[in-house]
Amino acid sequence: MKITLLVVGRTADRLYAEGIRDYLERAGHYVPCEMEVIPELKNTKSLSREQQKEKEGELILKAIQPGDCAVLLDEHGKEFRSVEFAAWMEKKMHAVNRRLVFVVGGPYGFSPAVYQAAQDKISLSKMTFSHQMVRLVFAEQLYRAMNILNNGPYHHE
Ligand SMILES: C[S@@+](CC[C@H](N)C(=O)[O-])C[C@H]1O[C@@H](n2cnc3c(N)ncnc32)[C@H](O)[C@@H]1O
Repeated sequence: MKITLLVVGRTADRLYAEGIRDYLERAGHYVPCEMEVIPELKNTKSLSREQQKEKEGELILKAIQPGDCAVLLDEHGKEFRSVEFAAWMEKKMHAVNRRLVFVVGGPYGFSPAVYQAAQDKISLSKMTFSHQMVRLVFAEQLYRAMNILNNGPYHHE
């Protein structure tokens, strides 16, 4: 199984980008990890928020392949403590053969079609993060989960 973090638009902040790369590389010692970037839409000023979500949604759905398990990162999703997320990951790693795809929405979130296509929704907090920052928070939690499952020293209860 492979883990994909699917995001809309490149990571604009160099410090975030470095952090994301670092945590995905560290998590990659335990399970193959990659970040897939859907190119940012052009001329978004001429689109309503709903239209932008629709268009981004079409690109997200195109990037999800048959056999993938798509999990949305969404502030209204299931909440976990880090050890619970690690246990959830362990189950997924046994159940999913192809890619476990964690999807971050665009600046205005997901279209209804993306919600319909997803298997699950996970929240990282009740608070809302920017679509840029959530990538870094998730990458750290993914590494933490992998470290917990492998009895590493990173996490302390
Ligand atoms: C700025 S938020 C979108 C906010 C809001 N849903 C909206 O309708 O405008 C952009 C994306 O970041 C991710 N995100 C933000 N906060 C999150 C959280 N607490 N947990 C998980 N994902 C989050 C989600 O993928 C969301 O679609």
